[in-house]
Amino acid sequence: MFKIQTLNNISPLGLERLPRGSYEVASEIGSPDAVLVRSADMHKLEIPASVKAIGRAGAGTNNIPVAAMSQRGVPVFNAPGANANAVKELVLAGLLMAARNIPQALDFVKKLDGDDHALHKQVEDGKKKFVGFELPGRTLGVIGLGAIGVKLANTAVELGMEVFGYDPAMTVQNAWKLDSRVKQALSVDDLVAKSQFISVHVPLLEATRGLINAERLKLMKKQGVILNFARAEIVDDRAVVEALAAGTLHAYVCDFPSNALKGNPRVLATPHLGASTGEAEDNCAVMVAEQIREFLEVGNVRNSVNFPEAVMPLLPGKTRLTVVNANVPNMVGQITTALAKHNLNIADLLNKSRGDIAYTLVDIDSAVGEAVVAEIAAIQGVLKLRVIAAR
Ligand SMILES: NC(=O)c1ccc[n+]([C@@H]2O[C@H](COP(=O)([O-])OP(=O)(O)OC[C@H]3O[C@@H](n4cnc5c(N)ncnc54)[C@H](O)[C@@H]3O)[C@@H](O)[C@H]2O)c1
Ligand SMILES: O=C(O)[C@H](O)COP(=O)(O)O
Repeated sequence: MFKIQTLNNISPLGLERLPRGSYEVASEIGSPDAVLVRSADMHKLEIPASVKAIGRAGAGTNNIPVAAMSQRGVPVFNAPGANANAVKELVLAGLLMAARNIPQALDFVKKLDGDDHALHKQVEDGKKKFVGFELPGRTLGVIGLGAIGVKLANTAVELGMEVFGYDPAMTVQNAWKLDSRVKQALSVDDLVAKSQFISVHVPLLEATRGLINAERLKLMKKQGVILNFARAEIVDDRAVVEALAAGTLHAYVCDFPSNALKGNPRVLATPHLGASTGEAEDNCAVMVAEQIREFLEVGNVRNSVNFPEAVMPLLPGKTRLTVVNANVPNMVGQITTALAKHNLNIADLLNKSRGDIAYTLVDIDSAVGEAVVAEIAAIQGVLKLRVIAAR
């Protein structure tokens, strides 16, 4: 029986992928094998030694101590692209709200008073305060052309916008999906200088913290709009508030309210709603639950943010060893030598690496005794070892 601890509400559709006969799932559970999480901050949590994997039912993993988990030989999985459409739609809503002054207009309507005749008069007199602008011909700069950025850039092109994109590490798959009408910016500064709307879709990393700051805001076209549905720390709130006060920025649309932004009439903030649709919650939970299940039951790794992709079919009757080790020379040699010493025949072997981590799957024709397991576990550089019994 595998034990799964949930740190946030995870869609039942995803939890159903962990069959009750072999999985116990609860928010409070002793010695969990894996943790399922959304945005709960795990940095200050004590993560039990029993944890073999962490599944993020979403995209961003900045709430998870990924580097520390790598050192412990624990993969962190996420659900790439599973909530991208939900975020794209909310960004488009933000773009339109800013262009047409919709929140201010709705607020005006709420305050209307009098009989219908008086209301109509106030409407016709007042509407001139909310004159907006249309999107065709306007420029949008998308920083980060990943799952969300590509979808947004393509839709904006369809809406008639001139779209610039910047991403120094775009994947080939995303490059294939990007509309050829999206123009390449040469740098963040180049993109900022060209764009009236700027939308950030990068992960929170040291390199992206404060990506939109006072200096960059000065490069922007006058009356621009910043959209931030990535992470609060990527945009400097205080610099934004100053640019709004100076009238150089028209609006800041974001998913991350803060005290600095609160009450500012030019800030449109939603409460971290980017991925909050039934569809996205289901997609993320299903994807990550399936990945965790496959890792726990077979040792395969799909969509990990710190482990290499490692997928090898496990044939009936074979015992599988999964070994996480430092990515240094002679690890596979030492593992196979130990197996040979115990007269164990290797049926199949896969060794993959990513950065400092290497991951080896070894399928053996027979059962594996405790002595050889202890011998492999004692090899310097082995971080984690599991035996998956033959079925
Ligand atoms: N508001 C929400 O609810 C919500 C929902 C989903 C994702 N997010 C956030 O959005 C981020 C992006 O999500 P995604 O699914 O598109 O991720 P993704 O991994 O598919 O795409 C991120 C892209 O950013 C690029 N990138 C990294 N550093 C960069 C830099 N310095 N400059 C330019 N590009 C850079 C990467 O190469 C990658 O292509 C997530 O990491 C998460 O923080 C927020
Ligand atoms: O990175 C993400 O996927 C989003 O920020 C969504 O977070 P949530 O799962 O807490 O809604």
